Amino acid sequence: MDEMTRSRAANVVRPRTTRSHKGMYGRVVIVAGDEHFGGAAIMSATAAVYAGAGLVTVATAAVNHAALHARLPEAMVCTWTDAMLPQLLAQADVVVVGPGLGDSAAAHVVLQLVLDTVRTPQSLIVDGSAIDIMAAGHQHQTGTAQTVWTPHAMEWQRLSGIAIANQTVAASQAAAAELPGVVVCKGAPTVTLDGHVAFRNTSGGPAMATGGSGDTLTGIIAAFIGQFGYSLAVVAAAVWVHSAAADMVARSQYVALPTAVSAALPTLMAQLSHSNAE
Ligand SMILES: NC(=O)C1=CN([C@@H]2O[C@H](COP(=O)(O)OP(=O)(O)OC[C@H]3O[C@@H](n4cnc5c(N)ncnc54)[C@H](O)[C@@H]3O)[C@@H](O)[C@H]2O)[C@@H](O)CC1
Ligand SMILES: Nc1ncnc2c1ncn2[C@@H]1O[C@H](COP(=O)(O)OP(=O)(O)O)[C@@H](O)[C@H]1O
Ligand SMILES: [Mg+2]
Repeated sequence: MDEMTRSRAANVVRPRTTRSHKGMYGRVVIVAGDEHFGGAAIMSATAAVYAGAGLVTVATAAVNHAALHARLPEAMVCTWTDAMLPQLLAQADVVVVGPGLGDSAAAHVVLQLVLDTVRTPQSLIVDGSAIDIMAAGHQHQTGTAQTVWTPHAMEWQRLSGIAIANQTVAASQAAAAELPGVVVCKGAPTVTLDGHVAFRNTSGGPAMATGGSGDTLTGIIAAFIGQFGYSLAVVAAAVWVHSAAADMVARSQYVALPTAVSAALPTLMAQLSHSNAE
């Protein structure tokens, strides 16, 4: 099994070219946050912006819009039933679906809209409640080969059918081979795999064991794909940066609050890109 290390992550986080514009760094649409889980949408979107995505639009329940703007004026916003959403999804480079999506009829409808719209070479990140809905419906296919599944152990048990105690890399590889794209098997450590190759993460720790850490990871993965392209190594590098930012926070704080982790991203990514530039 390969390891995702600082030096490998630094190879992904390239210095930006002088003549660049936000359209080069990814149009990201995040479909998340029902009336109860607005924080998940805000944490995912915050991470996507702070990890360098070019443009971020959040499709979330209307009740979350004011809170989102208050914390993240950089993000644009719409509802799940907005007439603009199908076009926004069709024009996105990267779509995230699932953080705080919940299990309502509306959640099922908007998930199906995403699955019916997003096609290769667009990338799709499937997380949280979207994994649970697809697992319950035995839906294991998406519209794009560039899919990233980000289950924690319980979500992976639901999707793969592998009991948590039996989630070895070999068993997870066999299950991942039956899914489009790559699977981020979140845990301690996280292993990112595609049915053939696996990257074991070398950063992170228990300070990350708090609600919102996974929501935050989805935004970082989306931003990385939007800037650096879709590949197993880019996704594994996003996992490394997420955990390394948490390690930076955990040096002085008992819990790595997901919003503090996002706040640490621009500094960490600058350090990595400078080391890459040398
Ligand atoms: N502030 C917010 O709005 C938040 C929203 N969230 C959303 O809430 C929804 C439900 O996600 P949850 O993960 O909370 O709920 P789940 O029911 O999917 O998982 C929570 C339970 O799964 C079990 N579990 C998780 N990881 C495990 C492991 N490694 N080993 C053994 N058991 C494990 C634990 O019993 C845990 O209580 C998702 O859509 C998520 O995005 C959460 O991310 C928390 C924060
Ligand atoms: N003890 C730990 N060591 C390393 N990483 C951890 C630890 N506990 C949690 N994490 C990380 O925190 C994140 C938790 O994801 P998840 O359970 O989906 O959170 P959320 O509450 O946002 O849904 C994963 O990336 C996981 O790898
Ligand atoms: Mg989660």
